[in-house]
Amino acid sequence: MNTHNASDDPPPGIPATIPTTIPSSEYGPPQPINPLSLHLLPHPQRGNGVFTDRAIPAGTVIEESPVLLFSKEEWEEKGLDDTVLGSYGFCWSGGGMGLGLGLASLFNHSPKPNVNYIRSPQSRTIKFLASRSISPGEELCICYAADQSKLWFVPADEREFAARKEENGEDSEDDEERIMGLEVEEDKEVERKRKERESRKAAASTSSIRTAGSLQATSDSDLVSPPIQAPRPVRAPSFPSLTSSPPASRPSSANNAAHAIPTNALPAPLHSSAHKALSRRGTPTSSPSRGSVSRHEPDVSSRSSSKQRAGLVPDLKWSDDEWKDAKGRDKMPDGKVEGVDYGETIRIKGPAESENDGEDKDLIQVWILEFTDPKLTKTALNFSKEVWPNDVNERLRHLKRVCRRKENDLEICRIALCPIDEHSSESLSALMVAFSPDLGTLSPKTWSVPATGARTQEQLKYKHHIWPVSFSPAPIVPSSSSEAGWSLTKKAWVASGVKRVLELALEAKRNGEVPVATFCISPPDAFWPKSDGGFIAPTPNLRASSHDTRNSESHPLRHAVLNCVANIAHLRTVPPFADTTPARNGADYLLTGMCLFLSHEPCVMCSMALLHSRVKEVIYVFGQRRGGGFEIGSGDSVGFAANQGSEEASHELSPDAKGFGIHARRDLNHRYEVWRWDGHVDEAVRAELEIDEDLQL
Ligand SMILES: C[S@@+](CC[C@H](N)C(=O)[O-])C[C@H]1O[C@@H](n2cnc3c(N)ncnc32)[C@H](O)[C@@H]1O
Repeated sequence: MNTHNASDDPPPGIPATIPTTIPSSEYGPPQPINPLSLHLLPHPQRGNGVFTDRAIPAGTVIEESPVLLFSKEEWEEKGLDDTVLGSYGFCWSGGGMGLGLGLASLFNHSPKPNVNYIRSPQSRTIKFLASRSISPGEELCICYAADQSKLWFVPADEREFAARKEENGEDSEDDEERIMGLEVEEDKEVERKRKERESRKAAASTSSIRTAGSLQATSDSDLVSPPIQAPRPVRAPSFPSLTSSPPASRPSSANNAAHAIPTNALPAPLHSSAHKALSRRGTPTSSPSRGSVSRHEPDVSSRSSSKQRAGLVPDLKWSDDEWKDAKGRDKMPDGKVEGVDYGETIRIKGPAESENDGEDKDLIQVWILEFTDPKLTKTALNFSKEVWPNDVNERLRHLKRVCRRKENDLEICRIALCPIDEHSSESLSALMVAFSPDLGTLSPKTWSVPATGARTQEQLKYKHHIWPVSFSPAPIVPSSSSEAGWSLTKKAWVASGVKRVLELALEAKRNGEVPVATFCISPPDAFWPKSDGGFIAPTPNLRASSHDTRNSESHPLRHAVLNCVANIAHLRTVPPFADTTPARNGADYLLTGMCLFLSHEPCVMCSMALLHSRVKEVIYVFGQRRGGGFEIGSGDSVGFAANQGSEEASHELSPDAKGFGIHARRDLNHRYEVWRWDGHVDEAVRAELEIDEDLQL
């Protein structure tokens, strides 16, 4: 860009507010770089920036800059993100990048911009408009990202904030975010940390910017101020897809056994006599489907080693008949005690499930236009589509754009524009004027609207009253998951599973291990959900147990859950399961349709392992105060009480638990049901199995 002016005349007066460190050397004083008398001048912390020496009225078109387009592939293949160009690209349609020419590349970022921009894929330009009136001497800035944490550099305002804090003598040590922004030239350590933070932010920004990237320029004219700059490439993790069909068959179970799980993680193979016993007594059916379960029970005794319980373990000591009368109805046998012989459990909900509750009353604030003149509807609607193009704003996808109400005999039309943190009132007003003079008579208003769509009829009714929303009744977690629906026999079965897992945990303790145990079982078909279309039946008669072996194996990852998943994976590779269930190469770790009993709430790693394994249901006995995979305390920021038990039961859950609700999160690709045993546990057993709070289970 040539700022040289052959004339030696001084440039038009530059107000004192423009930085005085103007390079005047061989080219003389700086000259305007566009007809509006803008100047490219160095800013102490932002590199060069665009300044004006004149007042600019709101709505003024500052420049329509051309862009050089790069396809996504080209940009990524050439690694342009990692070159200097990486800071100058605008996300473009189809995931491509547009390198801004002219002023486009020179505007610095401000969280409170005075310039907005509109991308136009058709003309391959970006139009920049003053979003408010700009005074002489001001720097012209756009907003790269409404959420500053998504920037790939430390914005100057953060540094200024930190510097101010330091000047005021405030101790900012507890404020790492800010300290990182405080650049002390001589301090190498601070500089190193700052760089680390920038690269972390760059990585963190990728997903959100990606999202934004996919949103770019979906309409001809795409008006948004969110993230524009080039994302750093990050490879998406390759999670197994829930919906993908099982991979191809393996050649032989023996081969599969060798590659499914590293051999050092496997228990010893099943005893051969056990296999014979199974084939004599009736093998489990092949493709497990509803109602096809063989009622024959394999007569296989467990093998246990000092390190790990392996192989097929005995079934629960439980009989359906004992809990049913001749007509198949629930029957309470004599002498049985509630909470001991049959279950008392608390349902542990995950974050995604709160959306299913009629209680979901969260609201967010958006900008709206409100008017009574029906002639304005079309223009206002078109403007809304520009500010908030289809599919662009994830946060408002559930919201209908238009809300019509009759109030005091007046038809009032309200049109949603965008969340309030995406534009200031001034910037929206300026954009409205630029869009159509008809809108000049309106001013944006803030309005509260539902934060999510409706999942139940009650929610729809409630939310519609506030603002029309979309209705998507698909349940997050199968609707069968209500303890109220459990038969007495299921409650008794649960009680015996709990008893088994506590015995295993005590055995682990006797063996010098961390006393955590699991018992995983294919539930009898009587307990399969009656109406859940998505239910995939478990492999009949499959059962394994395990306990923690971190001590004996001197291996930090030998948690009980991981050991149990490995045991199941092993069982699937040996007869009878390998011979009779469909071979699913690499999928032997699956606990599909199974129920897992656990002595203690698992850690996040184990909760994720269970998620990957597609377990159906988990029942555990002792909760963890922090670091657990399930229980979200009622005081947690994720924000809802985690049970649907009785009042008393809810007090039993740790209100200050700091778990993660891994089992039912919208952002993960499988959900399972989780229950905590709330029945009797012998005090001596409880004391024996108590575990150091700092230990991640
Ligand atoms: C598109 S360029 C803007 C022009 C740039 N200042 C120059 O001199 O070429 C983006 C880069 O400017 C710097 N920058 C922009 N806004 C900033 C801000 N608010 N604080 C600190 N640096 C900023 C960052 O280094 C960023 O990578």
